Amino acid sequence: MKLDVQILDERLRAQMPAYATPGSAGLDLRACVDAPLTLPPDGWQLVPTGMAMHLADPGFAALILPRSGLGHKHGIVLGNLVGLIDSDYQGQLMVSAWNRSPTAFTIEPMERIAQLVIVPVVQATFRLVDSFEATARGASGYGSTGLG
Ligand SMILES: O=c1ccn([C@H]2C[C@H](O)[C@@H](COP(=O)(O)OP(=O)(O)OP(=O)(O)O)O2)c(=O)[nH]1
Ligand SMILES: [Mg+2]
Repeated sequence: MKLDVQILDERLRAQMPAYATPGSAGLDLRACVDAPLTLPPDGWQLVPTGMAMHLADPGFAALILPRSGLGHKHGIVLGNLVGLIDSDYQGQLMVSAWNRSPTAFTIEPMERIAQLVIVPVVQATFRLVDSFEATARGASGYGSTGLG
């Protein structure tokens, strides 16, 4: 799909977020900070990505997700766990970077800190009903299957 994007930080122009391989699902987002940013253990900061996008179609959203390597090796995940970008949002994409590890971690300027995935969305309307058509599961959940 073609997506309207604005560059808000000129440094990004030479290193735009891109799919790393033909099969990549995520575009890596860069930390557009002016100086190295050290997150102490359990510290978090809102990090600008230097770009804005307008998905425009309510049939799409974007998700900001952690990068696996940073999350697993260094504990750098997201303060909001997942960032949800609405199709009508036009502001700068921001990453809530959270250091959940016991060790300080320094984010370098223009480092790839998170990834963005475009996903399809269905907006539902509610139809109010008094009962549902019966299913095998019904209201059972929370580990209810496979018992006995
Ligand atoms: O990690 C994130 C999460 C959100 N956003 C932007 C895009 C999104 O469309 C907007 C609002 O996000 P959300 O709806 O999750 O936050 P909210 O706390 O409900 O704010 P609002 O009242 O503005 O909807 O903030 C980001 O840039 N990064
Ligand atoms: Mg909201």
